[in-house]
Amino acid sequence: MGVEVVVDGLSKSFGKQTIWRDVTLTLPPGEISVLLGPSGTGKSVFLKSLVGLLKPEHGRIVITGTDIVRCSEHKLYDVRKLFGVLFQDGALFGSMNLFDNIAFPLREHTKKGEAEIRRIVLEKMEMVGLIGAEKKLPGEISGGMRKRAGLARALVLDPEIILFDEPDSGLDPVRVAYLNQLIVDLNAQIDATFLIVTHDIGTARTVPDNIGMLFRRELVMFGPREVLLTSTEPVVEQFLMGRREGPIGMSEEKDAGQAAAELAALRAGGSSGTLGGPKGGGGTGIVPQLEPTPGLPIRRAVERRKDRVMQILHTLPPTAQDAIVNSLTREEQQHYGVFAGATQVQPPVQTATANHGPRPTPYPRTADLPQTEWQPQSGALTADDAPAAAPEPGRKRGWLRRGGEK
Ligand SMILES: Nc1ncnc2c1ncn2[C@@H]1O[C@H](COP(=O)(O)OP(=O)(O)OP(=O)(O)O)[C@@H](O)[C@H]1O
Repeated sequence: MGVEVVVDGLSKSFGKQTIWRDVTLTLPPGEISVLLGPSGTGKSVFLKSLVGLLKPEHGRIVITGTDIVRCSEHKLYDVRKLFGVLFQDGALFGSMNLFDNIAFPLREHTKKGEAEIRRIVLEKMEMVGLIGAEKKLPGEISGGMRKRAGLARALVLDPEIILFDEPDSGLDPVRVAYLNQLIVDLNAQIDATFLIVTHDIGTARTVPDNIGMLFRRELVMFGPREVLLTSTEPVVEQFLMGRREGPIGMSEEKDAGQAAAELAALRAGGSSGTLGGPKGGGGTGIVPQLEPTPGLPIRRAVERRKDRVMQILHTLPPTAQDAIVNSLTREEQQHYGVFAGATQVQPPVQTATANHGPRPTPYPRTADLPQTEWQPQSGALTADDAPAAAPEPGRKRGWLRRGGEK
């Protein structure tokens, strides 16, 4: 099983430019999470911080008990070995054939012999559908193949955490669909923790277990996919629908008064703002999550997630609660003591019994930090949509209100 990544109160600036502040989230082990956000909101900076390439000024990133923001270089080197990273362009060496590119981390970081290296490289090339292309140079293959080669290279050291930086960039919609299926299939096979940064709404709606969003230098929300996909936050709806009307402007933010006027017009039905549509097809609401290709193992994360999410269900917004409960089978609803149509679920009763046998324990935590699966971060949602759990005292509430007067 992949490892948990705990991010706690993380802030990053370059000189006077704050990229994001007070980011808190937990990537649950083995689950797939997606990070969304308009261009320039610091998603790549976040990925680079997770692997220790950039140093945030405040906060912690705890991985297998080590805070990589403060640890020694030696310790950081050890933790980095847990990561595989798929960079946007695959980051392949142009003068090396695919075999040597994929073998590179093994030759660089291990003492394995060539026979073992060959076995591992061919195994990973098979996993990503590249068998037969060993001798090709990166310049001789398509963008999709380069991505898959980059993915094979990210896999050779058997990572526990894989970061994907815009895996869909530069690919046509069909190749994106294939790549999404490959990501889900890989997750089923290796059960590692995945974090995907993407602008592709189709990917965000169908691939992850959890979704987060960065906007206005803060993490707007992070939690089970149902929270963001049913959210009525203007910025979330605008992003998912790919429309011009809303808080997101051409450069990241828009004048608040203008955004409010646009939204009012949109609600009155006077706009054609979705013309053109978002990448990957837009839309809010829940659509079925991709499943592994038949014949592959089931995703073990799915069952673990179910238990985890049911334990925090009562803290989620009612629409997300409904969506989650509706996604359960009748037997599962009985097991968890919930029924479809019920919102405002009460905290789970520990004595619940079921045909499933004993309730599995929640996933093990490596850091003694509060559970942060879903948070509105520093901002409350719209007044009517506020979750049952109040933000911590002293935390700023109000990315919506700061200059927004919503
Ligand atoms: N090393 C750096 N030094 C100074 N500023 C940087 C550095 N790296 C990134 N930035 C700035 O941080 C901000 C966020 O950049 P980043 O690439 O993380 O955004 P992003 O959300 O990934 O954008 P996109 O979706 O367009 O890829 C940008 O203003 C960028 O100029």
